[in-house]
Amino acid sequence: MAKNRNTISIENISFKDRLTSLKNLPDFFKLVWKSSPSKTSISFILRLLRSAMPVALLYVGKLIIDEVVSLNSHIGNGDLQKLWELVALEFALAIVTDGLNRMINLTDSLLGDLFSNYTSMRIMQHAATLDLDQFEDSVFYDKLERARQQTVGRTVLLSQVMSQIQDFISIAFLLTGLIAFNPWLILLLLLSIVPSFLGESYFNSKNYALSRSQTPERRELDYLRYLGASDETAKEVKIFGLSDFVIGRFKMLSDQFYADNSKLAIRRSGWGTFFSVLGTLGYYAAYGFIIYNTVIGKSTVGSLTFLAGSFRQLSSLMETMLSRFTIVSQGAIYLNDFIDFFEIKPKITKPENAIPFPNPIQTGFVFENVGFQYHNSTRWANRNLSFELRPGEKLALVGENGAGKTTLVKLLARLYDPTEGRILLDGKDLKSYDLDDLRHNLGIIFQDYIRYQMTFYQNIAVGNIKEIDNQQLVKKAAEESLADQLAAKLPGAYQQWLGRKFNDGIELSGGEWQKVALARAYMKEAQVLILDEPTAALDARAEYEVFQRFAELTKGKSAVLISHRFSTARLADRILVLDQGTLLESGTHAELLEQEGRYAELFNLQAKGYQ
Ligand SMILES: Nc1ncnc2c1ncn2[C@@H]1O[C@H](COP(=O)(O)OP(=O)(O)OP(=O)(O)O)[C@@H](O)[C@H]1O
Repeated sequence: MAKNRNTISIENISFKDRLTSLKNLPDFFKLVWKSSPSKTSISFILRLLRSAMPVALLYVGKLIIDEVVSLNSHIGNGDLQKLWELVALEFALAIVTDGLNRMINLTDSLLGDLFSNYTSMRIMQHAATLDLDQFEDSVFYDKLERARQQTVGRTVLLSQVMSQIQDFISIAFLLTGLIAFNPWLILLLLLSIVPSFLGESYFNSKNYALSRSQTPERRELDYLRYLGASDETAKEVKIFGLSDFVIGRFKMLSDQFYADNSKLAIRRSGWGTFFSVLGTLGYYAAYGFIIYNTVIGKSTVGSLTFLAGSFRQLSSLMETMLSRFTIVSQGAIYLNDFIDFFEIKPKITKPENAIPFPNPIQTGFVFENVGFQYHNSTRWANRNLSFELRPGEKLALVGENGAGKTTLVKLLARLYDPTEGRILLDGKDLKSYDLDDLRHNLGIIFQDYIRYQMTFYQNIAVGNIKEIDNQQLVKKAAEESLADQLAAKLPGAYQQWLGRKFNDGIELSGGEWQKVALARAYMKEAQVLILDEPTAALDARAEYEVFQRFAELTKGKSAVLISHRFSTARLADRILVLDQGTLLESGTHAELLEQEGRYAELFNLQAKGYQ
């Protein structure tokens, strides 16, 4: 797993940490730019123009007032024509400012949507390259969850950073004016905003620490929400009367959340009020100073309005900028999670100079003393496994729950690599073959296959997505798995939406779903077919028919069948009996019965149930 950028202590995020986190912004801007180069440029230009507006408006205002005063005075050297021109200019500036504001909002919101879509796609693309065991790691999941949150939350960061740049330029303009008139005012300005900045900064870091430490609980809350109110869980929740249990746990967690968050929010609000009073004090001190200077004739009335206006705007802009800095830097710290996620690299990858998958397979697969341990477990799911799967051979895996049958299949598909030992294909390590090619040549249907909330047609076509438009192939696959008969009964036939989530979909029975899933395995010209509990939900007749066809369809192909039904397992050329991850017995049905070992025991147990 990638080195974690989050070396920052969660409890305490210092000012330095905040500054350091700003180094994430270039990466962030690269993503923004890639989301839409044209809109990013437009947004930047608009903000540049907008940043000159405050000082321009204030300065024209000053000229207007000075002109009015001079027209009213006894000396009377004012120019009425010039005055109206100035008013017209101020009016034009006000209109342009308003227009720029609207255009900026529009560009930001469009750019935000594009950014959110782009980053969501990037997350899915990257997640697709990662290993299965990375998905099974809760630390990884938290990271993925936080990265997902970034896709929406970061659009806010985008406009915040842009506004920051805009305000920075505005401040530069206003400061130039202020310094030209009276540099001392700068000192008062700083005094009025620093306390409020420090307060903001402190509470933002507390907020971040709190929200970060709550990630696992937040995931649990989401899960409980799903458990408590979803079509998939409603059945069991009702039967077991779980709703009070689920709601109770939800309430306990959410109350804890609320208590922690509200405590912080109240403290923050109290201190915020205090600092804002300090800021107002600073402003009135400066205001008094400017008024005094005007009264004693050191500056004009126009300058009074310009300076007071500049001071007020500067102090409010700086305050906004500084408090926004804490939001921006906090956003930049959150970006760590986002960038971390993209730095996670898969371990199971296509090797350089990968060998193409053999067609046809020559000598088959060989497991050489293979052992596998899930990364989050100390138990061996498979150990000391040595056997062959020859070309064209049908192998059945039997064994009690947890014996390691599914794990063995996952190793064959390189969803995991063995912890010890190796798997060979035609005498070469499986790791040296092209990964996509390997998976394309295996037709696997897992026990926990997905019930895609899509059309009947798409549910089958996903078995070989490159052939999604090949209607004949989909039809053929459906016929082979007996799903075709089901399509004939559906109102929308192949275009019938399945599942209840969308478009008035129809829910299928467990066995019907299984036939649809089975058709996926027939979508590819796979050289090895692997079915993990393929008929568990089928009725006796359907099971018989499915296997009649399976035998015909896999003639000459290798196949691995995992089944708890011995009627299925006995059809195989060879049966491997697994026990606690190891190979206990191996042979044909007849041989194993003769051995009177575990297979014979389990077979007789099942047979007795039918007598
Ligand atoms: N993702 C996982 N992470 C950790 N341990 C796992 C994981 N999947 C399976 N195991 C463990 O590995 C062992 C073998 O599991 P496996 O699914 O291969 O058994 P199986 O023989 O297919 O069982 P069943 O007949 O119930 O489907 C079990 O002890 C199981 O608890």
